[in-house]
Amino acid sequence: MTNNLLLKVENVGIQFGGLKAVQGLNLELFQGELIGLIGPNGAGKTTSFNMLTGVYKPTEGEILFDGKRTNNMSPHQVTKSGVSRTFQNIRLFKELSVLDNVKVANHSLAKHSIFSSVFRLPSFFSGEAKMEEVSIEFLKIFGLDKYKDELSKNLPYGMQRRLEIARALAAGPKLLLLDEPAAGMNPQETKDLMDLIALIRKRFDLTILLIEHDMGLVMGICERIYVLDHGQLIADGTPEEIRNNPKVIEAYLGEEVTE
Ligand SMILES: Nc1ncnc2c1ncn2[C@@H]1O[C@H](COP(=O)(O)OP(=O)(O)OP(=O)(O)O)[C@@H](O)[C@H]1O
Repeated sequence: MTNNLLLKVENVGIQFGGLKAVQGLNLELFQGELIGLIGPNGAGKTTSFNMLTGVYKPTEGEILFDGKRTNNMSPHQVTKSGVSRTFQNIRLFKELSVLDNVKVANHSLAKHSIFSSVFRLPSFFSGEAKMEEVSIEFLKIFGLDKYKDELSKNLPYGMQRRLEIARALAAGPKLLLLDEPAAGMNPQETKDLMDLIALIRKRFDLTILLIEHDMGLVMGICERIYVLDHGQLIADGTPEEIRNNPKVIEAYLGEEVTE
C-alpha cells in the first residue's frame, strides 16, 4: 500500500427540502485501503455513495477524486474518472447472459479496460473472440464462468451479488464502492464474499469503500471504519476503536457491536 490520497471528501452535505440527509462529511481514502462506512438505517450511507458517484450533487463541500473535483460531474463522467459501484438492490441486465453483463460493462469504457491491464493485453487488443475469451477468464475469478450462458436473472441470489461486483469491476475502477454486498446472503455466502473482496482488492490494486450491516464482515476485513448517524460522522477508527466507541454503541440503540 502506498500513501497516495485517492479520495478526499471535505465538509460535504446535501439537503432535500428541509432534511439535511448528510452534513459535514469528511472522508479520506488512501490508495489500496479497504474502508467501511456503517451506521443505522437512514444514517445517510447510500446518499453519500450517491454524491460520490454523481447521482446527487452535494449542496455543500468538496469531493476530490484522484486530484479532480467531481462535485458537478455526471454519473458517467465519475465512472469514467475511475469510480464504480454496486447497488443495495441488485441492478443487473436481467435479460442478458452473465457473460454479456460483463462484456457490456467493459465495452462502455474500452480505453480503461480492466481486462487489458489485468491480463496484460496489448493496447490494440480488440475483436469479439478475444473479448469473449478474456471475459470468461475474468468470470473465473468470481466463480461465475460455469454460469456464463445463463440469463443473469436465473442465477442463484449469491451469484447475482457476485456478478454485480464483477460488472462494476469490468469498468476498470480505481475506487470501488460496494453498497451492502452481503445483504440477504447466508453465513457461508458471506464468508466466501469476504474472501472474494480481499482477493479482488489485491488482484486489481483497488481501493474499496464498503457499506455493510453485517458487522462480522465489516470488522473482519476493513482497516478503518467511518460511522454515520443522522447524516453526521460520529466516529472513525480501527475496527477495535469502533467496537468500543460509546457513541457508536449508543447509535445502534445500545446494542453491543459484536463480531
Ligand atoms: N432523494 C431523496 N429525497 C428526499 N430524501 C431522501 C432522498 N434520498 C435520501 N433521502 C433521505 O435521506 C436520509 C438518508 O437516507 P440513506 O438512504 O442515505 O440512508 P442509509 O444510511 O443508506 O440507510 P439504509 O441503511 O436504511 O440503507 C433518509 O432520511 C432518506 O429518507
